[in-house]
Amino acid sequence: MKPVSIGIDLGTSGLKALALTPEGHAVAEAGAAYPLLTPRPGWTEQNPADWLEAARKALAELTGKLEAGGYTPVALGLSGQMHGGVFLDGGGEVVRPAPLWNDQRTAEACAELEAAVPRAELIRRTGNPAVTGFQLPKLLWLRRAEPGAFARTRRVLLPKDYLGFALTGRAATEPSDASGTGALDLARQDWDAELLAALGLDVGLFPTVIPSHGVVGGLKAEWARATGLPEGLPVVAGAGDNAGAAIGLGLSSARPGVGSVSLGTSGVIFLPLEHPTPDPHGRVHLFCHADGGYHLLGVTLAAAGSLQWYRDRLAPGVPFDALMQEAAAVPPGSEGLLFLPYLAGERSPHLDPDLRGAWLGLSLAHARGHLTRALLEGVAFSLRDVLEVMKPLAAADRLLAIGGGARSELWLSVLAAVLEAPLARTPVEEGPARGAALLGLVGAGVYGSVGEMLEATAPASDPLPGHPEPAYAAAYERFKAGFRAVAGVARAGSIADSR
Ligand SMILES: Nc1ncnc2c1ncn2[C@@H]1O[C@H](COP(=O)(O)OP(=O)(O)O)[C@@H](O)[C@H]1O
Ligand SMILES: O=C(CO)[C@@H](O)[C@H](O)COP(=O)(O)O
Repeated sequence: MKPVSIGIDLGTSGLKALALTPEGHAVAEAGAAYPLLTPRPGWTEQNPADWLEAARKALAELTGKLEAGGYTPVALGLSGQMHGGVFLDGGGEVVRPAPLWNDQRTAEACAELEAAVPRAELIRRTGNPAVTGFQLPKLLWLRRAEPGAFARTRRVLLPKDYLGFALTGRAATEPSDASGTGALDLARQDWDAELLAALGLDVGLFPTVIPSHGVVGGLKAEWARATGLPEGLPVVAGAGDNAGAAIGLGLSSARPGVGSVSLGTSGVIFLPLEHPTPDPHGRVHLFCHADGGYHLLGVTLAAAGSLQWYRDRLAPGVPFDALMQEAAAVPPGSEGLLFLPYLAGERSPHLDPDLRGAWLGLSLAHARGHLTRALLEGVAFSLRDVLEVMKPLAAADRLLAIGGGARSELWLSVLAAVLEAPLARTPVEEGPARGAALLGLVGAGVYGSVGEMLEATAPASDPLPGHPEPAYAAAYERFKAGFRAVAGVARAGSIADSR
């Protein structure tokens, strides 16, 4: 028998299923997409039934490939988009579409939350202030805005945990995703019943918290029939997508200092921590890692997303590599041109949905290469803002560079010089599904602990040469001044009103 573990990433645009050998080599993958619903400005939702249908399709396709290759699944691990709210009635039926991590409807609910529990206390208990995307404010919103739906709600689950419930009939979560609800006592890694009581919420609404490598239950017969997977296959709790990706990269809270920086649609810095150390101002997130420890997470919302927008709207059809070549011909600092990447407002460190993007300092001397280079630099400066807040809280001795933007040598060299941190490249590209499958291997007993599994499967990484660039020091100061100017206009209402 050739054993494999299946990992699922229930993402925002689609679901991916991946099979890994015990050594961590990917042997097959399959996926299926689903729509994003935007019923009102600022609202983002999905129908949980669409996730189940995508899981059925992807798992059936994957099983076919595994059978053809002579592989036998020994576990299925879960991972996915964090923070969403799936509201279930007493019969386990979905009460309404699930608001997602990037939904902004909960500003009033966040104010209600911080009125009941002061921000500093909230950060001390849960690691974070009230954040609009988190699950707890969604529940408060439901109680106020849709009291009928709230009255029918007996349980609230995170997206990947809802899939686990559907697959096994058992409701459970694990610390890495549960800490993104805003309701978890971080030190105890269990629900904060006192906090919930202060909000008038019953802790029984939330599922049991088990370790990330813990088994939720066995695959139900109906799913075995629909996918070809064995009935009773252990379904392992897994991790939120960021912790899942970090497990896939071998990032361990027992080895703080090695983190990651991602140039994906959003830009993310992940730093593992042994002990929970929150930013006292809540500007970056503190969550549980999937190995029993903790991690900091800073998110700049439009990183490679800014480049994608720019290419699609202003340079349609031009390959990314061609844009990078033009940008490489422009000197560092883009001859005075500055880009602020707040196209979608900003999460870390500003927590301001009303911020907007800008090129500042345009002159007749600037051409497309300047616009592109300034964009790459602006995203790097925004990640530097995030790292500055994280540095006093966690070591950042080496950052593994991942995400689509890391395909560009130019962007990597800009990032290394701006962050003034050693970057390294890794061949691993599978993301959260890899971490989910690896946690599955621990749940199935192939490895004795998450630590042992990380030792055995951590990918190799190559240090990238870092070239200090003096021009960026002055440009970073101008970037910060540019932020203050744009924030001033946003506060005056003229930007926010244009939504
Ligand atoms: N050759 C390239 N050079 C620079 N950026 C690139 C290149 N190829 C892709 N990208 C960027 O990577 C983005 C996709 O990154 P990815 O990590 O796949 O995103 P996601 O967050 O959707 O997983 C694209 O939108 C684009 O901005
Ligand atoms: O909000 C966060 C983390 O805090 C995001 O990382 C979501 O979890 C993103 O999901 P995908 O876009 O990767 O599906």
